[in-house]
Amino acid sequence: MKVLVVGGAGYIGSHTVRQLLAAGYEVAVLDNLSSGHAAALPNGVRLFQSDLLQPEQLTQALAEIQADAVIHFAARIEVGESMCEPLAYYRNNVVGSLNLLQAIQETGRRIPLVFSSTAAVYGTTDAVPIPEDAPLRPESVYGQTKRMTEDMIHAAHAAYGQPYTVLRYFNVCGASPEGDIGEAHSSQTHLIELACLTALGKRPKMMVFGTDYPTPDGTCIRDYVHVQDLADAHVLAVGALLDGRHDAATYNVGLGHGFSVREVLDMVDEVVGVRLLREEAERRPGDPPQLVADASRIRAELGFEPQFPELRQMVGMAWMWHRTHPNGFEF
Ligand SMILES: NC(=O)c1ccc[n+]([C@@H]2O[C@H](COP(=O)([O-])OP(=O)(O)OC[C@H]3O[C@@H](n4cnc5c(N)ncnc54)[C@H](O)[C@@H]3O)[C@@H](O)[C@H]2O)c1
Ligand SMILES: O=c1ccn([C@@H]2O[C@H](COP(=O)(O)OP(=O)(O)O[C@H]3O[C@H](CO)[C@@H](O)[C@H](O)[C@H]3O)[C@@H](O)[C@H]2O)c(=O)[nH]1
Repeated sequence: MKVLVVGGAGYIGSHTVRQLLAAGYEVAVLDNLSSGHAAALPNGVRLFQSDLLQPEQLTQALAEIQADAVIHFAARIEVGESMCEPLAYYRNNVVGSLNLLQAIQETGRRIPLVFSSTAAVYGTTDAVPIPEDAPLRPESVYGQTKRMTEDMIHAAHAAYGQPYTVLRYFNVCGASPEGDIGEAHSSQTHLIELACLTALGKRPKMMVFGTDYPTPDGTCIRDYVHVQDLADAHVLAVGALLDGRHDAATYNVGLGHGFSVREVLDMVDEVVGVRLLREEAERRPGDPPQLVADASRIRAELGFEPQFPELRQMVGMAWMWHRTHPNGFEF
């Protein structure tokens, strides 16, 4: 079985490519390398250096590969940046996804699609943990682009029977247990990645964005999931679609418990053995106080069982990757 991984040279995509190969799939990647890295891909994986905003490139790749399934990771991904550059986010994430759905439809085949959505679609909710049927009230442009893409996928399913699984990830972190691939985002904004870079002396201090949230220690709470566990969730999702176990499903991917910004920074201090300098700052626009998954559905229906559930493991592997690759994929 062949899987086309769109955005497969990125952080989560490259871990998923590996897990798909390990599970016996043939894999090709389509990526414009705007934030991904060819070096993150295993030798022998075919890379179409193409752009979702160039529909003819999608059509060509789908025709050449004759994929049995598509996984769609490609997006701009930063909550804060999306509030400053909204149109770039709508163009890349919404128009890009529309082009992909259209190209799949034009093949005339019902190619199953797994889509990377996000906890950011929920916004502030009363429910903690958050079930999949909670109302979707994204508070950032980034979250809106993901909700709009989910809407397009539902409509394509209703109209043409497009099979899909939407995975709403909570906060992804960690690196491969082998320590050879990991997070290398050029516009670094993620908490654990930034803390590791601060520990390496590449940044002077950690900012704590918002200390007056309605949470026990006043900082935001997030549900962290290890990137390799998330990659395994994609392998399960593709398998369920190809087996015909379902043709329309939406799952949260998280662990079901959250850590505050302060708790995460305390764990980083412990793992790296240094107390990082911290500065309290204003809230970051678009950040909901608390995002914690009700992750029971994916466990029950797909048999998802995280292998790295401890925050210490996630931070430890992230630190190993950054310590050994201080310049990411640029050696
Ligand atoms: N990292 C997280 O914590 C997190 C959490 C929830 C959801 N997600 C979602 O998961 C997906 C992957 O995230 P990631 O952290 O691996 O990000 P990433 O930036 O590392 O990967 C995205 C990949 O998509 C490619 N890409 C972007 N726009 C493209 C386009 N127009 N055409 C072709 N390729 C394009 C990039 O080059 C990159 O390789 C995204 O859709 C993101 O919204 C990420
Ligand atoms: O230097 C920093 C960086 C982050 N934070 C805070 O740490 C928390 C987590 O932030 P971050 O690591 O940037 O992740 P999120 O903004 O929660 O967003 C991530 O997680 C979402 C799902 O919850 C995904 O949709 C997004 O793509 C992904 O960027 C937030 O409260 C931030 O305000 C700080 O206090 N200081």
